[in-house]
Amino acid sequence: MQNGLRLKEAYVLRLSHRPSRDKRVTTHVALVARAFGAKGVFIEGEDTHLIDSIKKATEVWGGSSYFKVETISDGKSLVSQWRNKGGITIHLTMYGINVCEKIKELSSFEVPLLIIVGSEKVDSWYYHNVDFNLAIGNQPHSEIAALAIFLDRLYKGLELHYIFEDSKLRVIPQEAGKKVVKNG
Ligand SMILES: C[S@@+](CC[C@H](N)C(=O)[O-])C[C@H]1O[C@@H](n2cnc3c(N)ncnc32)[C@H](O)[C@@H]1O
Repeated sequence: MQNGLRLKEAYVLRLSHRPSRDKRVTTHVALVARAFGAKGVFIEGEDTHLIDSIKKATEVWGGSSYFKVETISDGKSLVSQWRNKGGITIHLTMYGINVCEKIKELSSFEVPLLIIVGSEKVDSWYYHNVDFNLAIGNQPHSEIAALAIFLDRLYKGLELHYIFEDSKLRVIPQEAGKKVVKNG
């Protein structure tokens, strides 16, 4: 992987995307997934505009060669297939077990992880058919925050040093102001 960092293979499943209401939040779920080291995002629902805008971001800022973005019609089938193939499924929910208690066990898995976040009320099926129901604290907050903290715990902060080598633009960090250069 980029700049020698090899992160554990993780994908995100965003449940029940409603184009009329969730466009911004689902976009942020996808951007967080990409920026914090996940390999792709599956979005349950239809929204070609959303897919195009996420793909545009990966073309400019990197990841288009490997970051997968696709819509799916049924999250439950994806979860079942994932588990049948030996992958691990993790549902982020305020009702689950605190992430701190499980992160060591999760870090030991060598198989692809599927991290599931909801939007509206999550169907009870998920609570009984995933490998882990994990809480980022037991207070209600946001799928964006939950995903960011989970990925940061999983990758122990290494994802913040990740360089997207196929990006068109690159930020040169500044104490003040903004500097962006073209790559290549
Ligand atoms: C705005 S919440 C709505 C949750 C909904 N009320 C329910 O009962 O399923 C949307 C998503 O954020 C995530 N989330 C919110 N708070 C969380 C927490 N404390 N820990 C883990 N995930 C959380 C979950 O994935 C949840 O499905």
